[in-house]
This record gives sequence, structure tokens and C-alpha cells, in this order.
Amino acid sequence: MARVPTERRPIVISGPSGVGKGTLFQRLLDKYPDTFASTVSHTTRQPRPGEVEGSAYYFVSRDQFESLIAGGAFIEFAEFNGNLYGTSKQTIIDQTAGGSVVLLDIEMKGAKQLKQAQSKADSQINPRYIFIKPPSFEALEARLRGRGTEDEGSIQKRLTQAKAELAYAETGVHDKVIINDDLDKAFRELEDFVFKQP
Ligand SMILES: Nc1ncnc2c1ncn2[C@@H]1O[C@H](COP(=O)(O)OP(=O)(O)OP(=O)(O)O)[C@@H](O)[C@H]1O
Repeated sequence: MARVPTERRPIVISGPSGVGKGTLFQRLLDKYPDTFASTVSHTTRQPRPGEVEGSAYYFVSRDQFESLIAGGAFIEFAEFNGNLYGTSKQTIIDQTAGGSVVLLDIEMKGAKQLKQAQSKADSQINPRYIFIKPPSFEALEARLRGRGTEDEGSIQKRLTQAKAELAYAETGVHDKVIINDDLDKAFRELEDFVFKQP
């Protein structure tokens, strides 16, 4: 039976790289495809064959992207390989209005920006913040290495950033902290939080 959350506020999942955010996210999307949605990003890169506008991405020119930045349209944006990528506030608002609980995987800088925006009176996004924590720093390092997607330089960079993420979580800014030790247990905690009464 489809479970329905009592509210449709977007869910921000943060946590250090390699902690299991993507894995937990995907489980929610797979188990409840009619309830949750990941965001559709804007990008300046060219569409690849088969990519549908508004489904894979919103494809825009660099000029368009830059005027969106100037207008404060993005909760976060970044450049990779010469292309800009960003998550627009309006997309989140529209997806929420369309009936989805929007899942956002956002690193610390973006989460801080979103929180700042939220303190303003005209904030329309108002998400709930979940932090995924590793059972230990050593376990995080092992997971990052085990995934086999990163070279040593990238692993070191991610571990340094992880320390800052973990310190930020210690300040108590998140609505829920879940330790991802046993994956099934972490997922149950995530489900409980997401579907609980506000
Ligand atoms: N509870 C767990 N126990 C052991 N391994 C896990 C657990 N959860 C996830 N993993 C594994 O840890 C690795 C990192 O997980 P994942 O890619 O989901 O991390 P992430 O937080 O999304 O990282 P990034 O921010 O870099 O995308 C994966 O190989 C995943 O299978």
C-alpha cells in the first residue's frame, strides 16, 4: 500500500561523501516512486541523445544560466568540465505543487544557503533537514575506498570536507541525524522520519 507523508515539505539529505546518501535516496525513490521525486537540474551542457528536456535536465544557454544566477534563482550551482549545473528554487516549488515530496542531496554550503534563505519571510521551500552520519571516520574512509570511484587525491579532499560536514552537524542544525551503520536499519529510520506526523 502506498504510504502518504503527512506533509510535502522537501527533504534535504546531507552528509559526507561516501556515507550512503545516494544509496538511501535511491531506496526511497524505488520503494515509493509515486511519492518522492529527485529534482531536475538546469545545465548549460548539450543534451545527449535520448535526454528529454524537463526530465533529464532543463537545458539552457550560458547567458540564460547567468541571468538566472543574477536573479537568485538557484539554491546551489557549480561548474564541472566547463558546464554549469544548478538546482532552481522554482523547480522545487513546482514539483512540490505537483504533488511530490522533493528529495535534495545537498552539500554543506548549499544547505547553509538554503537555511539562510529559509529564515527570510518570503521563503517558499522550507525543507526538513536530515544528516546521514557514518558509524566512524574510519568506516567512512573504507566506504569511499570500497566504492572505487575516486583516486587518492579525491579521497583525501572528500575526507577533509567530511570533517567540516561532521562538525557542522554537531551544531544541531538538522531535524534528524541518522547513523548509517546497518543500511536496513538506517533506511527504516529514514522512512519513519519521512512519514511521521509533523
Ligand atoms: N550501511 C552501509 N554499510 C556499508 N556500506 C554502505 C552502507 N551504505 C552505503 N554503503 C556503500 O558505501 C558507498 C558510498 O555510498 P553512496 O555512494 O551512497 O554515498 P554518498 O553519500 O551518496 O556519496 P557522494 O556524496 O560522494 O555521492 C557505496 O559503495 C555504498 O554501497
